[in-house]
Amino acid sequence: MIALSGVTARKGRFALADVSVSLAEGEYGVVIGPAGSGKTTLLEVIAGLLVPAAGTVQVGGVDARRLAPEDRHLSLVYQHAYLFPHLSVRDNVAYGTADARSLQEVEERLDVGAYYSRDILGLSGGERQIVALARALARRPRLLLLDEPFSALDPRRRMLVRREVRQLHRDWGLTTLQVTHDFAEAGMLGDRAILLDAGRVLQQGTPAEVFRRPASPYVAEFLGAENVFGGIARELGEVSPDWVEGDPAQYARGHRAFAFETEGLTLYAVGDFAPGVGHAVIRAEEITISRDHVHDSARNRLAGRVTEVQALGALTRVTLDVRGVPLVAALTTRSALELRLEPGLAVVASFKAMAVHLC
Ligand SMILES: Nc1ncnc2c1ncn2[C@@H]1O[C@H](COP(=O)(O)OP(=O)(O)OP(=O)(O)O)[C@@H](O)[C@H]1O
Repeated sequence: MIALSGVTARKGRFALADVSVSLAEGEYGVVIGPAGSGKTTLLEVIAGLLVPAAGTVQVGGVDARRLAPEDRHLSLVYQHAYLFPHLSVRDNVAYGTADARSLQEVEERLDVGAYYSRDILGLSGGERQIVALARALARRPRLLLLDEPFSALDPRRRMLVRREVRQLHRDWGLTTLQVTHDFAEAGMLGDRAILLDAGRVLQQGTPAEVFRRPASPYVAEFLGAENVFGGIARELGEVSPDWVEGDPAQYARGHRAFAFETEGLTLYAVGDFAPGVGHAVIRAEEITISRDHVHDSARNRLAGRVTEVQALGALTRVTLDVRGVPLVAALTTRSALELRLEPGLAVVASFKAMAVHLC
């Protein structure tokens, strides 16, 4: 549905450089990246609002330059939710509507009728976002481009509206590309994730691939991986049966075992990695903590001492000192309380070789 190849676009200076991305019909794509990385620009190029300096943009198999605006069948919602100030809330939502049934369905799903008695200028930022979303959806576009559309909503509304938009996307067979700063949201919504940085695509794939198999230590850290270590990976060979942790079916053909040496520690990893100098990434939630050497199938077991315990609602973040190397684990607060974790306590951290990603 969307195919960009080698797209370079300028906004004063370069905002996109040699960007190639694609999104199939019916897919929900999410665009993530730091502030100023070119996310909005990417949507504007696809919408035809910004003509690229180089490269090609195809929408629905047709060169976007040949598509008249009325033939694009797309809706773009900006984060600032621009509304028509001279129209009522209802007339804003109904503007350009495909048909009465689509309008009614959107009104019901987003509960936007609740604002119809209000003055358009008196809406809050979150309410404006809902009205702008409703207007975009009621046109029943083939392509829906959303720039942080839920950013001003409170957490409960955000969850409800997100669910309804995802459902309409599926029921109506839309193709959607959404910018978000919320990684959990990206994982929940996206069939495909595109990570931009300084106008370039650093990685694209399913959200699970991008989050669990970051292409570089930079991507890992941007996506919030707590444990990123530099070192050297040595290949140990085929994964032998005594290495299998849990379900053998999770081992793909060609997976090999590695020993990764970092700051005097050896971490074991399994995957299709390249040996040599690189980085090991372990997400905090992959690490479990016990008071003793319990018997489990995890390949990596490291003795250390607790240095910090931070309760963050349902999860607790625990920092350990493992022979001078800091290691961060995320436990449920319930298990952290059961373990009576406190600074100075000697514990064992364990994690599977499958949880160690080398890049
Ligand atoms: N009108 C403009 N004139 C000059 N430079 C601009 C203009 N608009 C954006 N830029 C620059 O282009 C780059 C890409 O901007 P863009 O808005 O696409 O980033 P973004 O990833 O959407 O950022 P954010 O997450 O903050 O919304 C930024 O470096 C920005 O400073």
